[in-house]
Amino acid sequence: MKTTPVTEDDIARSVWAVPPVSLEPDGTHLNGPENAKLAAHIEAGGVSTLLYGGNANIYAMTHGTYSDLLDAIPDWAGADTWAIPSAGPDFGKLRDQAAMLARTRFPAAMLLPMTGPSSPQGTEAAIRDFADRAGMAAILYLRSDQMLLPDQIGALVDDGTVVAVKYAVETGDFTRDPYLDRMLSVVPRPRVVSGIGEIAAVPHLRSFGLASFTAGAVCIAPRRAMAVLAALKDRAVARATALTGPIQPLEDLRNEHGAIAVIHDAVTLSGVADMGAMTPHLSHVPDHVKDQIAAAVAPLLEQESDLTEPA
Ligand SMILES: N[C@@H](CC=O)C(=O)O
Repeated sequence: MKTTPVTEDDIARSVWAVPPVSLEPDGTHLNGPENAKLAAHIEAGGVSTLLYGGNANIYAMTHGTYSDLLDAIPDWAGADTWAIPSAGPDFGKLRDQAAMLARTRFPAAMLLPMTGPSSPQGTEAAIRDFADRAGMAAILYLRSDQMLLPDQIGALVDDGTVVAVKYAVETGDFTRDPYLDRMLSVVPRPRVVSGIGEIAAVPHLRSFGLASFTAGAVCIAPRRAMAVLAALKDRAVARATALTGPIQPLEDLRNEHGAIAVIHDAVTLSGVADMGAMTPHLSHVPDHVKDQIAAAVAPLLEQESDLTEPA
């Protein structure tokens, strides 16, 4: 697992896979072999960045599960993989988790987006406090244009507190985004990745020149996601768009029934690895939706062997 400081090349070299985490039926113990199996499947498709964040439902982890997760990720990730744990979202969790992260060798951790009461000034204070105590760079997960002012983000990046931004603000039109325009006037583009999956990545990377993208479907179809990234880097937008077509049925189900719950069950139903229990406040999708998910993921997995082998 990579332990050196994060560079712009690290940010751009791969799609950032956002895997679910496999839990035993009690919902608190990690299933090591199944998590390792999922990481190996993603890496075999050429992906070298694993972000344990929203889809891992870190929001719901007990202190003990979180501590076990930090110990286990280096065993699951390959030697060259950049693995990123997340923390938060609220200040109390950030304080507790920063102390645990300070004892690890991860070069950076992502802060989960705060949805409770907050102000931009308070959010900046929480980010700075976290990075100081954890002794590592922070990655921002921006889901709202109210979280921080662009100049605050610019200052956090300038002084090295923030090393990258996962940009997931939904404007209704991924090609027009005045807030992103303002942010990119003070934050270097190579530090910003699109944070909404393969389909949004096409307009985001084409229109704003972002460095890479995060995704959930990549956990099932890593070669496809890497081919989307390669096409976008070649400015082959039609090729990138065509490659995302087969992902649409799964993403439609995620939009309808919950992005985290559906990707968790989709990985299990694909046969790639058994993700096990889903922790409250989330729940497994109903059986009739499972049939639809299975139908959406089967072709994605089958078509992986038709796509170029990773170099
Ligand atoms: N939300 C996206 C990217 C992850 O953060 C996904 O799951 O596809």
